[in-house]
Amino acid sequence: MRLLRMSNNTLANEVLLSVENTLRSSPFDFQGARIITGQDEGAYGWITINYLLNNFVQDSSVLNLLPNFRKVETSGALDLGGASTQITFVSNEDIESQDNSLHFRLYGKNYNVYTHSFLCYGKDQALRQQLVKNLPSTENSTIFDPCFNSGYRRNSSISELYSSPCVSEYSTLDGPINFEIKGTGNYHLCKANVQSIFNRTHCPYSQCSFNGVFQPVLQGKFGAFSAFYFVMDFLKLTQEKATLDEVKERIQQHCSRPWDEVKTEFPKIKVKYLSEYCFSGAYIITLLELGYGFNADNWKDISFLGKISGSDAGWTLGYMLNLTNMIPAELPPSPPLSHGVYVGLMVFFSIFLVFIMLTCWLGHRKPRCLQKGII
Ligand SMILES: Nc1ncnc2c1ncn2[C@@H]1O[C@H](COP(=O)(O)OP(=O)(O)OP(=O)(O)O)[C@@H](O)[C@H]1O
Repeated sequence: MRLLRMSNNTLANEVLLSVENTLRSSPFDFQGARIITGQDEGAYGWITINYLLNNFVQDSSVLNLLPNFRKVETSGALDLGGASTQITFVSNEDIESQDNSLHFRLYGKNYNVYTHSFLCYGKDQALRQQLVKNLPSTENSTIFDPCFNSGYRRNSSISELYSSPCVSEYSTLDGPINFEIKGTGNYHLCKANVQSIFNRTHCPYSQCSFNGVFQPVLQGKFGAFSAFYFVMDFLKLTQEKATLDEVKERIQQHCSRPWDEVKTEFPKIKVKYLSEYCFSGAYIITLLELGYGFNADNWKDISFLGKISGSDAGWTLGYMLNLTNMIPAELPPSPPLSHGVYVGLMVFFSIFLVFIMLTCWLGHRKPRCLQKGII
């Protein structure tokens, strides 16, 4: 919707109107429809996963009683959509750019959060950018693309390719109107093509991710969801903790498989998704490594998450939690003792009381022989 608004604002408003009309006639308490910002998308995704992972709830009475109790840290959020991608995490460093800085007070604790949303770096728009940046200069109607499995073919047109605002600046009238993309299935060449959409030459801050965007040093664990999960799940890389090299090896193997073989093995997966797993795998590695700065050492800090406790990881739950004030800024007043400690103390004092009474009774009781007058 953010892209549509850029290319055709009237159409974007018509979509919103249609959504409004439909939801107004539903039994829900409809409060309006709007296009959220990329920053909101990052923030709500971060709230969702930390809420579902129980990272916000810190029972202060338990914390006081157990000196070695590990303080719950939040997890960073990595979201990959079709049009945009977001990175959000708590940072102890100075956030040099205001646009990337968020402050939350949740359950009585302050969080300084870094977030950035890269529009045009969702996996569909990144594929489009990659194609445009690597178009051959010749007027050939066949384009060989290493990011598709060998034997794969797809028809496209210049008007379709340049229809997105992410690439319209490169639009050219040269070249064929219609063309065919033919896969050559080469992971290393694909990765080189993908790298061309990341600009790391300028940085107006002390440190950047890419395209001149500020990013502090990566901090803590990360949960990666949406398309990060869909793609890694297909490649069977979500359950086991594979090293970065093993992950690259798995994607390389997939890219080198002939398309016929892939299609026969996975007849039920949508052709659009299936045909793009080689590109998507190479893109995810490049985004995480070259873009955000993950490496062989901190790769283990990333978990690929589909559902957490039965709920989808994504921005929508976080949005709802915020709108309905389900996460209060302050901790609800807690009793001085936790329930467990209270019950424990009650049992202890009851036993102690019985013990005292028993001791008194035994101490004041006359021996039986004395009672009967026998010495
Ligand atoms: N099973 C799957 N395998 C591969 N890709 C998938 C699968 N299911 C969905 N996708 C793709 O993953 C991407 C992310 O989907 P999602 O619905 O999270 O994002 P979106 O709403 O399109 O993103 P954005 O926030 O950028 O608009 C989309 O490009 C979607 O087509």
